[in-house]
Amino acid sequence: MSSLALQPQAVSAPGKVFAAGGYLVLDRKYTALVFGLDARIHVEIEPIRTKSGVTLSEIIVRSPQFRDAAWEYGYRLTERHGGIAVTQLRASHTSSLNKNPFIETALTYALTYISSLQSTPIPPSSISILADQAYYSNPGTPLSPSSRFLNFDVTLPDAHKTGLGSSAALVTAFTAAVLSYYLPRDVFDLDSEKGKSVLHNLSQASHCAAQGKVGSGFDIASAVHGSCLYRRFSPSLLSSLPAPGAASFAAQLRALVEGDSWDVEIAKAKVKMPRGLRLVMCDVDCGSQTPGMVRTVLKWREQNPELADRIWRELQSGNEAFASELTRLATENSGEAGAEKFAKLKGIFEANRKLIREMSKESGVPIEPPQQTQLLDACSAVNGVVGGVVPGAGGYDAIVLLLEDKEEVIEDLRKVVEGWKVHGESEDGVTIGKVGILGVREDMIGVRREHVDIYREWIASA
Ligand SMILES: Nc1ncnc2c1ncn2[C@@H]1O[C@H](COP(=O)(O)OP(=O)(O)OP(=O)(O)O)[C@@H](O)[C@H]1O
Ligand SMILES: C[C@@](O)(CCOP(=O)(O)O)CC(=O)O
Repeated sequence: MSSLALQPQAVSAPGKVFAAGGYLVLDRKYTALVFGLDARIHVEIEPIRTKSGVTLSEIIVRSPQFRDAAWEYGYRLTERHGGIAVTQLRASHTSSLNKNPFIETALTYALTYISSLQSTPIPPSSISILADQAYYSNPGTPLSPSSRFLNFDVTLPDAHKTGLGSSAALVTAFTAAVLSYYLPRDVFDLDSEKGKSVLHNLSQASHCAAQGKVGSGFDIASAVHGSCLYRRFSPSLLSSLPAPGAASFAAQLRALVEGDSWDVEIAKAKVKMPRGLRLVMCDVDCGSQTPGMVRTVLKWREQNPELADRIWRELQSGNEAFASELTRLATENSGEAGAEKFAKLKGIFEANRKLIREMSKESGVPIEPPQQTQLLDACSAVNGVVGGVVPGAGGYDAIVLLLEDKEEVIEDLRKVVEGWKVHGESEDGVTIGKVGILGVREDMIGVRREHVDIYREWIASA
């Protein structure tokens, strides 16, 4: 591989909102409905710039919108087909290591996969990460009036995430950029179905490894494919993979990534947004979050199989009804207009929320806690709002709404959410604070190539 032949590449991947099927999707019997969002994470990769006479054999990764966000890695081929070992380098003897497990793991997996395909040495490179504002609620400032990306001027641990799946969008865009840069197009083509499948499998493997757990993987699926109906892969698929550096990691990773053992189902055609509707997400400031919600719900389900199975079954059919009503509205010309047109959808939202509240009450987990019920009811009563739910695992920190895509509807909604106060004392003592509308909406497109020029000001100033 000659570094002369390597051309800068850039890729972006979307964030997500998990609109239906939280908890259910952990079991392959059930599915989830996930929307990709127009908030994207971009990754640009180019040959490393060296001061004349100095040859660096490192891969440098920077996230220039944040303070102290640069990671330098050395890398080498290991023995016994253990793949590429990546070692973070210290900027100086005295500086402490500022780890980013998502970047380090994605780099290890991507370079290992590349090394399993070609035996030539991997040249150094420089990688930049740029994220849209909506991923963080910190206010940012533009570098120039035309800047798309903002300077957040905080460290990453101090950034306040809005829960749009930043790590999944990052791992997906990062993996895609690294593969596109080092592999010729006839070996890895992001625009082909085969390329997307390799990217999905490799990103799932490294994201799970970086998180230290195997979730359902809906966030990587939507980062690659955009909005979709999702059935998870069997978690056992990942359990026989050796650790990076262990004998035969490279060969087994390649076999896993390219193999046909993936039983994931991703149906893009089953999720549509009817013309005239859009999603709106609200971020809820909240003093307390409940850790271990997933573990508690699953334990309760195990101990109460009959009741849980009934709720799971009913919610699954409610979620299927939601997807098919969206598709019907998007594809049929029903002749109905206004509120009447969306009456069925409104009913589906109400029925599904009732089941989610039952799941909450029975398991003792605040999936749709009373504070969120009040907020969702108030938002759903706004003229033009079809309905809403707590996304993903639920809790106090966000809601997602489906509404008519009209400025006056958003304005009326803004009046309700701004200055929102929960009425009465809450039993659980959790007070929700400010509610804000996030600047995002659904987007059907998954991972895509980008023009490298859009990052110039950020890369030059890094
Ligand atoms: N712009 C960025 N640059 C570099 N690393 C980032 C960036 N954004 C996120 N990360 C990495 O991803 C981690 C956050 O991932 P995490 O899975 O905790 O949250 P999330 O994916 O945004 O949220 P959720 O899963 O709740 O939707 C950060 O700690 C950091 O390691
Ligand atoms: C509860 C669960 O089904 C959804 C979690 O979604 P989120 O992280 O809250 O967006 C877990 C999973 O699917 O991995």
